[in-house]
Amino acid sequence: MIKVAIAGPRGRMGQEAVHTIMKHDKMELVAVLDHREIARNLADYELFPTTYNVAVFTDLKTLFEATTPHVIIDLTTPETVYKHTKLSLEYGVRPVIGTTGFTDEQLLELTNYAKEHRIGAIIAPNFAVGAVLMMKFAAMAAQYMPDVEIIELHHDQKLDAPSGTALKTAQLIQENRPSHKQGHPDEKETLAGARGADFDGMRIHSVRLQGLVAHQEVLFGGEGQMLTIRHDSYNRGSFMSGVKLCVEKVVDMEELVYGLENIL
Ligand SMILES: NC(=O)C1=CN([C@@H]2O[C@H](COP(=O)(O)OP(=O)(O)OC[C@H]3O[C@@H](n4cnc5c(N)ncnc54)[C@H](OP(=O)(O)O)[C@@H]3O)[C@@H](O)[C@H]2O)C=CC1
Ligand SMILES: O=C(O)C1=N[C@H](C(=O)O)C[C@H](O)C1
Repeated sequence: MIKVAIAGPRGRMGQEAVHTIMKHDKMELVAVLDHREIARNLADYELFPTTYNVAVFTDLKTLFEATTPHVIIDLTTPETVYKHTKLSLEYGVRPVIGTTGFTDEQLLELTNYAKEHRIGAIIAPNFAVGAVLMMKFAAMAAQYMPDVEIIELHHDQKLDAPSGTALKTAQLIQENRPSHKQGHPDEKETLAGARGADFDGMRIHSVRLQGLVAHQEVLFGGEGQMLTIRHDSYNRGSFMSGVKLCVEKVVDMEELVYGLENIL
């Protein structure tokens, strides 16, 4: 049995993850971390069945000391995720991180810490297998069609922009094409932001609308042609096979990996 804890159990992803781990026959949900004092047991939350006998903590150190999980899944906010990840590594609890919004410096520091202490960790900006394929295909296509724009589309409650997936896509593309600025050399925005964010010359556009879940298009322009690579997550069930895979793999790992593509 892999002993699992989840941070952010009331969130859109957190709820889905709670059900996923509760149903798994080789994983045990030993605790959850909530930052609000709602109840001491998940069974007393209106959101969950009364059969979910799982301890709730509001402090991560206390959670680790009382329940000694092997793995913690973090599905919280960009503001708190770095602190949670660092503390998990310090306690020898392997983090599986779905929360987006790390800075490059934070990623580097966590990677070095995990390597030095030989502890596994996974930071996966997107747990959906289709999204990982979309990123890999986009990186391949950029070798042949280097002019790229990314359009990511999400629900309107998302806190970070651009999405972690869009950033990861841009990073993978960056490795596969010469750095260059796109568009007309003299182009000017007459309305700030019209051309989107600039990542190494690639433009990233973020759409936020009710009704959306998580979607991304990568557009490649060439003479007289355009290639579009698109992925859609229609519900949060799309992320759960990736979550389970990460929990299974991370227990045997001794370093941090950034991106699900590294363990598929
Ligand atoms: N890697 C992937 O495949 C995916 C990643 N994500 C990412 O996961 C994160 C969560 O997304 P989503 O579920 O939609 O967001 P939600 O806002 O629905 O959920 C976040 C939850 O975390 C809770 N929370 C905030 N701070 C803390 C804390 N310190 N301790 C414990 N809980 C806390 C919030 O509580 P409260 O309700 O009180 O604010 C909320 O319930 C985002 O960063 C998102 O980008 C999302 C989908 C897929
Ligand atoms: O906030 C979300 O919803 C999602 N966040 C991740 C991201 O920022 O890429 C993954 C997915 O796109 C859903």
